Amino acid sequence: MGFFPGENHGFPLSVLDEMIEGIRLFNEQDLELKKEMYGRDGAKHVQFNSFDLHNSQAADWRDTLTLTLSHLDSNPDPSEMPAVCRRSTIEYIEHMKRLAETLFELLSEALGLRPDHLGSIGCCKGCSIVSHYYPPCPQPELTLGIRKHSDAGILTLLLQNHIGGLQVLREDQWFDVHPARGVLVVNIGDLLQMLSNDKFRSVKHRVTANHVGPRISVACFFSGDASLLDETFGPIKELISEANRPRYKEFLLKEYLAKAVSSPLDDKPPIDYYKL
Ligand SMILES: O=C(O)CCC(=O)C(=O)O
Ligand SMILES: [Fe+2]
Repeated sequence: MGFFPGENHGFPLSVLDEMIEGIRLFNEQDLELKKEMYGRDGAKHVQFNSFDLHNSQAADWRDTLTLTLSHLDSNPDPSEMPAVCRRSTIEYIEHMKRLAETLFELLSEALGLRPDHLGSIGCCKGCSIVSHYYPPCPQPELTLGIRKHSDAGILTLLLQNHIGGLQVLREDQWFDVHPARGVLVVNIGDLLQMLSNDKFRSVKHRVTANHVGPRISVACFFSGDASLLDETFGPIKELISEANRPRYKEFLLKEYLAKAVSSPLDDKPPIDYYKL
């Protein structure tokens, strides 16, 4: 997990502020308008729900609006997005695309690979914009905003408003990730952990419920696109040697993602099925 100061990379702070404001407006509008976006079978590109409410043991304290883009190069169809956050989301996605391309180059180099390596295997392709709205909670000690989990995809770029609550687990201790304006949190996901053969590690995190709110966050998940579903993934060959044996079995991306989508956050993470 790392931090990225937006301004140094030509990110107008207004893009981040407007993204958060759009999500606030969407969630605080009339219930009837929100209902139009309701869905939980993944069939729509835009879907509003309470995440894994129907397949988890306990409910988390939040609502979630998910926008799925099958390919980074194809712009979302604006007409499918809620009117109140349409313009801000389209602009936000443009910046996330560019940032992700740069980050994948840097991450490739950090692995000792050519800068275009992660891009060439499709890491920049496809993303989902998952926007959470955590209302104020009268009894935060009884629940969580989002339960302990690691992100299943390749990389997550996370924007949060000024209400804290995000925590990361390190050596069995929870640490607060304090929000700051213009800062994005970058999370390594389980898929990148497997691709890097454990050179990069995903991180367990959670969000506490708060008396104050709303807390708003926007997670941009990169996990490949539809063109990669039948591809075989596993530790990158160039990283494997006699001294550095593969730590994961190979798998089809579609099998992995199917497991990730169907398992509740508090269940066995799909990465565990592939450990050698
Ligand atoms: O709301 C947050 O800060 C974290 C959200 C998150 O962990 C997720 O969507 O996977
Ligand atoms: Fe997460």
